[in-house]
Order: sequence, then C-alpha cells, then structure tokens
Amino acid sequence: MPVGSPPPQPSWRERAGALRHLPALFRLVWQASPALTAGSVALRLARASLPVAVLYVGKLIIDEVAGQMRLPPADPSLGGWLTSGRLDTLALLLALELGLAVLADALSRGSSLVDGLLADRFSNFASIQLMEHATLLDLEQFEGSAQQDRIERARNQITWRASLLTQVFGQVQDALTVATLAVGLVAFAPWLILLLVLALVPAFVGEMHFNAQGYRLNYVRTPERRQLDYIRYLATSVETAKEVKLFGLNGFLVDRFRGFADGVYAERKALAIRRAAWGGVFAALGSVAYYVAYALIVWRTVAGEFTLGDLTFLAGSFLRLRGLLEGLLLGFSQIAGQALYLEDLFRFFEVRPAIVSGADARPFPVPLREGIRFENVGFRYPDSERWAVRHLDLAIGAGEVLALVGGNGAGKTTIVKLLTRLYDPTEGRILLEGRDLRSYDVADLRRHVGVIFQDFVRFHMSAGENIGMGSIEAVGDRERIRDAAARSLADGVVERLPRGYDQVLGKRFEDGYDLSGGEWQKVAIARAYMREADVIVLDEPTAALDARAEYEVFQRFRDLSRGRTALLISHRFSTVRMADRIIVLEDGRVAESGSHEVLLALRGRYAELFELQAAGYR
Ligand SMILES: Nc1ncnc2c1ncn2[C@@H]1O[C@H](COP(=O)(O)OP(=O)(O)OP(=O)(O)O)[C@@H](O)[C@H]1O
Repeated sequence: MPVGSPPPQPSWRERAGALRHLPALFRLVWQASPALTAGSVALRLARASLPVAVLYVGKLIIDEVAGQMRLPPADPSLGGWLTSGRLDTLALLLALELGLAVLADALSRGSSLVDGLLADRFSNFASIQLMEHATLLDLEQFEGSAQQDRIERARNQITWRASLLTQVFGQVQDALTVATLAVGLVAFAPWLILLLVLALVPAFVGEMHFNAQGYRLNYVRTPERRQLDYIRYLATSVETAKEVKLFGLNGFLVDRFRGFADGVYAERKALAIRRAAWGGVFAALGSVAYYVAYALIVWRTVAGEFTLGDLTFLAGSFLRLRGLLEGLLLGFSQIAGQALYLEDLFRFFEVRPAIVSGADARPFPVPLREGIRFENVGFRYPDSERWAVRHLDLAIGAGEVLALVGGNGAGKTTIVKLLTRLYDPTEGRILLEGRDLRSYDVADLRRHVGVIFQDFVRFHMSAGENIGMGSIEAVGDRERIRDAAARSLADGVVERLPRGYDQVLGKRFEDGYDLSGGEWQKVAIARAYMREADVIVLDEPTAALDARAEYEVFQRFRDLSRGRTALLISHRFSTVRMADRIIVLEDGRVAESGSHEVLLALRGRYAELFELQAAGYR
C-alpha cells in the first residue's frame, strides 16, 4: 500500500497479517524493561489458575455444608461448634478460600502496578527510539503532508501501544484460566462448552469488523486530526497569540475547528452506535446460550446426577467461562484491530534515509583549495512539477565571499539545501574539490559547513544553549560560546538578560525571556560561529538587524571569513556589496555574476534592483 493513501477496508488476511508485528512489539517492550516485562508475565501466569481453585474450594465448602446438614443438628453456640470438631474441615476450607482471595487481590494489584510502570517505561523508550529514528531521516521524509500524516500516526502509537502488550498478556492469562476451567468442566458436560463457544462467534466476527472500520476511520482522518491539532495550537499558543488577538481570529479558528471536529465526530458517532447496537444483539445471544446451559445443569442436579456443590461449581465455572471466552474472543479481535495500528509504527521505523554516506566516504577536505562547483544542476522538490533550480552553473572559490541575490522563490535557499545535502540534485552534480559531493561523508560535510537559515529555530532553551548548539559537543564550553557571541554581537544581547547565558529564551517555559527579532538573529548567527566551519552560509542573516548592527555584523563577518569560504544570501544591497562576487539568480539559474562595481556597470538586473533600493533611501 503506498504511503498516505487511504487503506481499503483491511481484509481478514491483512488483519491477521498485522499480528506479525506483535513479536516486534514484544521486543520493543522487552528492551524498554526486561525486569518489568518478565514480572508482568510471571504475575499473569500466577493469576491464571486462581479462579478455578477458588471455585473448586467453593464447591468443597458447599458439599461439606450439605453433608453436615444431613447429620443431626449441631449445638448452635460457637463453643458447641468448636468442641464438636464439625467445623474443622469447614474452617480449613474457609481459611483456604480467604487465603486465595487475598492472594488473588495481591496478584491483581501487583499486576496493575507492574503493567502501569511498564507502560510508562515503554512510552519513554519508544519516544526515544522514535526521535532517534527521526534524526536519521532525510528532510524529504519529513516534508509533504503524507509524510507528516505518517509521522503523526507513528507518534500517536507510542503512548498507548504498551497497553496492547499487557492486553496480549491478559489474553494468555485468560486462555490459561479457560483451559483450567475447561478441564474441570469437560468431565461433566463437554458439549456445553461447545455451545458457549458457538454462541460467541457472531460477537467475535462483529468485533473484528467494527475494529477494522474504526482503524480505517482513524487512518483516513489523520489529516483532519492534524488540522485539529494545528488549529488548537494556533488558538492557544504564545507564539501565535499576538496575531490571533489583533486580527480577531479566535472566532474564525473556533469555527474552523468545529467544522473539522463535527465531521469526524459524526462519523465516529455513527460507527459507535452501530457497534453498540450489534454488540447488544450478540451479547444477548451469549446470554441465551449461558442460560440454556444453566437450565440443563439445574435439571441434572434435580435429577440427582450432580451434588449441590457440583451445581455451584458448574454454574460458577460456566459464568466465568462465558465471561472469559467472551473476553478472549473479543480481546483477540481487539488485538488484531490494534495490531493494524502497529503497522503505522513499524512502517515508520522501516523508513530508511536515502542520503547516507557510502562505505568509502571521504572526510571533508581541509583546507579547501578549489572550492565548490555546481554543474548543470537541476532540482525539483518531491511531488513538485516545478524546477526550483535548473541548468545551474555556479562556482564558489575557496576563500571567496559570494553573495546570492534574486527575487522571492528564485532558488537561493534551495542552493543551500543542496550544498548541505539536505537534498540531492535531480539533475547534474555538485563538486567539492572536483569530486562529487555524494562521495563525502555526510556528517563530516555538515560539520564543516555552518549554516543559519532565514527561518532559523528559536530554541526555547537558555541563551548559552541556543549558541552552544551550533557545535553540540561544546555546548558547555562557556569560553567558546562567549567568543561566538562576541563575533555576532549577541554578547550585548546576553549582557542585558537577567540571568545572562543561563537565561531561558522565549515565552514557552517558566521565567522565559523573549527577545526581539534582531536579537534572536544575533543569537542565531552566533550559533553559526560556534562551528569552526570552513564554509559559512548565512541565509538572510541580517533581515531583522538594524542598520548599524547589520554594518557591524558584516564588518566582522568579513574579517572572520578571511581564509574561509562564505555564501551570503540577502535582499539588502548594502550587505551584498561587501561580497567579493555577487550572483544574480533568476528562475533557478544564474542571470548575472560579478563584483558590485562590475554588475553596476553592466546596467542589467542587478543595477536595476540596486537603483530601486537606493532610491528608497533618498
Ligand atoms: N520544501 C519545498 N517543497 C516544495 N517546493 C519548495 C520547497 N521549498 C521551496 N520550494 C519552491 O522552490 C522554489 C525556490 O525556493 P527557494 O526557497 O529556494 O527560494 P528563495 O530564492 O530562497 O526565496 P526567498 O527570497 O523568498 O527566500 C520556490 O518556487 C518554492 O516554492
């Protein structure tokens, strides 16, 4: 089934096939905590044989009482009972029953405790696995709504799939109990067991059917669920509150939420009603079978074939058996139904990145001598018809500061993504020191390239971490962080923070302190400087900086990038003109190239744009 396409109604084979993920789930749960998993299984096994023992002791008590009732009446005072010795067996049996009841309760509590702890451990463990796997994936495997739906479905599984395994354990426990009860019953009335099983088949089939429908509904409604999450986020988060308030969007968002929610609710309601109605009919069938069996046992007791103790044992066993069999069959169908969801989780784990280093990948060449060259590069984003860049020939010399300018959507950011192998070109190739970029180790390549994107992340963590994350192994190295901050002018920003480098930034967490756009940008640029990168890429790095800050940042950038290769993307010509060479991009290809002076003299596109901007300042 292609990713993202709605699954057709899963066939019986697919439903059963989904069960093949259970061992993998078991492995995952086991890895999360071997001790708790083993404990859970052991407790279940211990619990399995208790019901039949309790029923059997009950039968012995009743038979003993019935036997005693045939004897002459005993002295009703307690002393009389004790001295007559007639209480001895009964007292023993009652004590045994009490012991079993206490044990059953203790085991059941122990089971819930262990299962609860196991569920917590599993959810943490699986979340970490999910995050670790996510970091391996290509950017492409995140973008696109189908991919996001898939990730959302996988994420959804984490918190509550552990319960599936405890349910499986519960099933095994119940199956063992059924076996022990059945052994006791087979001697009396084997065909009654068959009757009970047959009566439960319709309920089982019905459950399987409705589970599959429920899964299908959940699957096809993933986009709506993500919409609902997104709208809830828009309406309730600190990042969006400003615009939502000023534009008065709350009513609009609530209406939109309601629109999506009502649609999903109506479908779920229809399914739930059908499920409840059919469930009622099937349960009634089960009850009829139970009472037919009961009537037969009563009749045979009256006929003298069974003792009173046998009657209670059999009636009790049948009642338990009915409940258990019902639970087993329905549980099985539920497990099969839930296993369908496991498909989403394990399919996510099966996704493999395409952009990986080969076995003989080279390290990044230090120092650069030739530089980087794009040769006839073309790139189309996945699922896109349009070429973001095409027939692109571009060289970035070692040690050169190159600026890229061009209108919105001209392909500037795309070039950066290709250079850092967030994507690979669809056509043509990119050479580093004359060798295909794909022959280098991806992690090493990224280590030697420092990039700050225009939509850089504002980490709601401390200022020191925001900068230190540029070179994560040095996130605790205050000296290096201060140095990077000084280069990007972030030092002035941090000085004004109440807790300096330890100040949590952003409004999301307690005692967070929000920065202005330009201040955030200085912090982000410091992150790029944390890298001892050989190639520095700044994508619109100064868009939010004031004129003086921009000038200073670039003076420093120029000084610092001596001997390093730098790529600069900007719409501001005051910034761009400081570059050694400027490339004007249009529709994904190079339109003009040269120094500021050369391009002005050319009187082409660059000169026109420069004049436009300069006129704005006059
Ligand atoms: N993730 C994506 N998926 C599909 N198409 C994309 C994606 N990112 C960019 N594009 C498209 O690729 C083209 C080039 O985008 P790019 O971001 O490289 O432009 P840019 O020159 O950096 O623009 P700007 O100056 O506005 O930042 C645009 O037409 C854009 O719509």
